Formats: sequence, C-alpha cells, structure tokens
Amino acid sequence: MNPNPTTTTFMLSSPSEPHQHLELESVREVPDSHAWPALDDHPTVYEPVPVVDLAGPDASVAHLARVCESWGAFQVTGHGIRSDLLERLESETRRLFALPMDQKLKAARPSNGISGYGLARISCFFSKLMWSEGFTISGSPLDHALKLWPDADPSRFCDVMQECSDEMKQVAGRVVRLMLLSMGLTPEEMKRAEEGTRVDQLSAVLQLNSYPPCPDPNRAMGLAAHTDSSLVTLLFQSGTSGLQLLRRQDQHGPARWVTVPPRPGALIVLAGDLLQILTNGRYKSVAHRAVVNRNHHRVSVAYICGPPPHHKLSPVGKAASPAPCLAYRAVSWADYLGLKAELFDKALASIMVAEDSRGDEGICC
Ligand SMILES: C=C1C[C@]23C[C@@]1(O)CC[C@H]2[C@@]12CCC[C@@](C)(C(=O)O1)[C@H]2[C@@H]3C(=O)O
Ligand SMILES: O=C(O)CCC(=O)C(=O)O
Ligand SMILES: [Fe+2]
Repeated sequence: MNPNPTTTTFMLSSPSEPHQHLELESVREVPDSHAWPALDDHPTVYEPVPVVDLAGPDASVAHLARVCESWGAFQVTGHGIRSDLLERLESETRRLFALPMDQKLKAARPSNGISGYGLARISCFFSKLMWSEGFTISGSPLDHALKLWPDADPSRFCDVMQECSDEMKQVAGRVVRLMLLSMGLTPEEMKRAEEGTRVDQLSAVLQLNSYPPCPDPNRAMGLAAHTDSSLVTLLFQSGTSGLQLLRRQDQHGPARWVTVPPRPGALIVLAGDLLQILTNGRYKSVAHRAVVNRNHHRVSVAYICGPPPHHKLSPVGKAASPAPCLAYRAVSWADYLGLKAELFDKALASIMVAEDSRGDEGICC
C-alpha cells in the first residue's frame, strides 16, 4: 500500500520558501503553493469506527484483537480523563495558534530539532504545502510558554499540557498492555514485550495541530497521509471532523478513506509503526490524514508515545501471515525516527528482514 500517492522526491528548498508561513486564516483563495492535485485518490465512505470503552466489557482482549487487526484504530471512551481538562487543552491550543505569526515564530522549531512551532515534519516529502500549523512539545513546555507569552504567567499553558500528558500516559499504558494481552503471547514473550512498553517507561511528544478554515477545501490538504512512528498515538480532536483513516477490508480489497466523527469526550487510538514492529506485523500501523473545511477552525492534539528513545524494540510473537518468520529487525525509536525522516513511508520496509536471509540469521521462528 502506498498511502501517499502525491509523495515526491521533491524537497522544499529552504525555510525561506515564500508561502511557508502564510497567515492561513486571512487567505481568500488557495494559492498554487497549497493546491493539491489528487485529493480523491480513494473514495471516502461512511463506516462506523469501532469504540472501545475502557471502563466496560468492550475492553475484552478478543474484541481488541479484532479491532487492531481490521482497523488499527478506534475511539476510546471510559478513559478517565476529565472533560474539563480536555476543554482546557482545546482552549490553550487555540490560544497558542491565535497568536500573531511573528510571536509563534519566536518559538519556531530549529531546523534539526524536535520541539516548537512549524510545518509538519513530513512537508519536505511533498511538493505542495499543507493547510495547517503544528507545535511539538517534547519534555517541559515551559521554555515554549516563555517565548510565546513573555509577559504572562506561563503556568496557564504549562499546567494543562503537563496534566494532559500525564493523564494520556496512563491511558496509553493501559491500551498498550491490553493490546499485548490480546495477542495471546506466551508468558516469556509477554515479559519481553513489556520491556520498554510499561506505563512508567513510556516517552512521548505532544503534537498540537491547527487547521484554519479553508476557502476551497477540496483543493487543500490539512495533513497528508502518513503513519505515526509511535507505538500508539492518542488523538484528541475538537468538535469538527477532519481525521480520516485509510482502510482496506481485506489485504487485496480497495482502499477507502473513513472519517472519524468527533465523539464528545472520546480519544482516538492510532496504531503506530513501532506497534507493527513489536507485534511482528500483526497489528499494522494505520495510515491517516486530516482534511480541512470551509467554515470551522479545527484543532487536534496528538500524544505520540513510544518506549524510551534508546530502548531497542524487537518483535514478539509469530509474524503475521504470509511472512512465516521474524519480520523486522530490532530498532530503537530514536533510530527509527532517523529512518522515517529520511525514508518516510519506506521506513518500515527498510527494517524488514529479507525473507531469504531470515533462516541464515538464525531468527526464523
Ligand atoms: C517524535 C516524533 C514523531 C513525529 C516526529 C517527531 O520527532 C515529532 C513530531 C511527530 C509528527 C507529528 C505529526 C505527524 C508526524 C508524521 C510528523 O511529521 O511529525 C509525526 C512524527 C512521527 O510520528 O513520525
Ligand atoms: O489532526 C488530526 O486529526 C491528525 C493529526 C495527526 O495525524 C498527527 O498529529 O500525527
Ligand atoms: Fe498522525
């Protein structure tokens, strides 16, 4: 599957690209720099996205295994994160993106850095710019808050971001554990799978996304199709739809985009590439994208979480059919991010163990 039909090898030349930091909200017409040629690459269909209630019987491992295998994503309720905290998360995210561009640029992400304000990192793989802005928080949000609001109390922003990260970590830890339990691993395999993936070990970045209203939504792309590099991503979306999952009913069936409708209080779980590696290809990462709309300013916040950056994750359990053996070599999140930055949607394939060399390496199961 190539979730990125418009991917090119074209790299945007430099940060001085003239339209890179457009104030999108004041643009009356989609400029050529932001006009995407092929948005209808697959049909968009309605299909109810599975819901897993962490506080109810839905959280059964058998149900979860089916959902992970056939969707790689679900809405999660009963997670215990208070709705007033999620409301504050949304309003602080909106407050950040409502700042004037020159203020946001004071907290710009350095060219080789992780944290700060800027275009989606995947932008360099596409010839067109996306109709969105992003802000990545890795570690403490304090330095960012001081740059964004030099004359105001930073705690208003920092407390919400910190509290949300802490709560989302707990939810992510529970979800990852349930996913591993749902694989029916041997006790030995389970022990190995839990190394680096227990709740107290998880590390994460918080990605704030903003999608201003767009005068011609059929020609613009909010965030192009991609998979996250995480074990799992927990996504909060505001009351406007925009997130779409690329779904295939079976391996050879046609792909289509399925919209994830906003569900008050729910978070969305997206399986990431590291989950695909850890589960030996059984639970595949889900390709997703964000589309834009004419009237509403949508925001979303992704808690992108994985093992400690330098922990080497290796596959557990039998490889998903048809591959009979170990499918991926062990890799750390830090190294995998390097591959992703270079190879984008070819990163997973680059760490696959070639079928004919599996036996020679003594790693055939
Ligand atoms: C830890 C990370 C995951 C991420 C790259 C990053 O270093 C920080 C931002 C993350 C993000 C968020 C938007 C989508 C995405 C593909 C991107 O371009 O930046 C993800 C990256 C990822 O999951 O690989
Ligand atoms: O805004 C969305 O719905 C998707 C965001 C996303 O995919 C990401 O931040 O990785
Ligand atoms: Fe994503």
